[in-house]
Amino acid sequence: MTDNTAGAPRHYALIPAAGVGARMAADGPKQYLTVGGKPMLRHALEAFLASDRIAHTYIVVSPADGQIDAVVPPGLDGVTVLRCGGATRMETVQNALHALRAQVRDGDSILVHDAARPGLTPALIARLIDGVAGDPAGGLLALPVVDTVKRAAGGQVATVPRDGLWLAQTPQMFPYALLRRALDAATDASAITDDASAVEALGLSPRLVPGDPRNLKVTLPADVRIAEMYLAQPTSN
Ligand SMILES: Nc1ccn([C@@H]2O[C@H](COP(=O)(O)OP(=O)(O)OP(=O)(O)O)[C@@H](O)[C@H]2O)c(=O)n1
Ligand SMILES: C[C@](O)(CO)[C@H](O)COP(=O)(O)O
Repeated sequence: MTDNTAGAPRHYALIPAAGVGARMAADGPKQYLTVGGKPMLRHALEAFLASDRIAHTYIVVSPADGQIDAVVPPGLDGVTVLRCGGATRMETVQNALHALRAQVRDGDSILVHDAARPGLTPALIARLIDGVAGDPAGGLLALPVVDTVKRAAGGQVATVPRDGLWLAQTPQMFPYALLRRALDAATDASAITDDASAVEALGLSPRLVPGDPRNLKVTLPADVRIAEMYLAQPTSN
């Protein structure tokens, strides 16, 4: 069990991978879809395993998951599979945080990253950690909106001012105790589509750290080719 007393805060990765991939409409959960020559989940896992900033990685799957052992062989060093995925992304993360209460210290950082974002690199992980720079409100990778934004409602279309608008990516990084408190305080799981929104509901403003288009979320079938284009490109590390 981790020493809960001395030492600098550690950084732990938490990969929620308990979704069903309904919008992908594939034969199975999209985290196991072959993207760039390997199951999509492997890309994010390998980025965390290659990062010297990450103490350990936890992957959270559905209790009924029958595919994870083929992607993450039992005993693989640096990673632990938790079988406590929930009905929503928020519940998956919340269940995992509760499961880790004996392994993680309150001040340790949790980096929550979608299994559906295969373009993550160790450099992006370092950029987030350095960009948050210990801010107690945490932070996340995000991209500023560069297109004009429209809202369509009731047959009407209107332009939404884009100044100050960002598109949230992951990882999203918070002190363990803060994130657990924020998710436990959430009253409507469906409204919490990212971890930062729960922290914002406490009145805090997580830092926005510039991300990268290669870190897109693979949601729809057309996203696979885009992700593979980025994965084929060399990265700084
Ligand atoms: N109950 C859930 C729902 C989602 N996720 C994870 O959260 C990430 C982002 O969610 P999303 O892209 O929406 O994945 P799915 O929920 O699988 O996709 P869909 O909404 O199309 O079903 C994914 O890695 C997914 O596996 C999860 O761990 N538990
Ligand atoms: C967490 C996230 O990737 C930030 O943009 C996004 O909110 C996940 O949404 P999803 O509907 O669960 O894919």
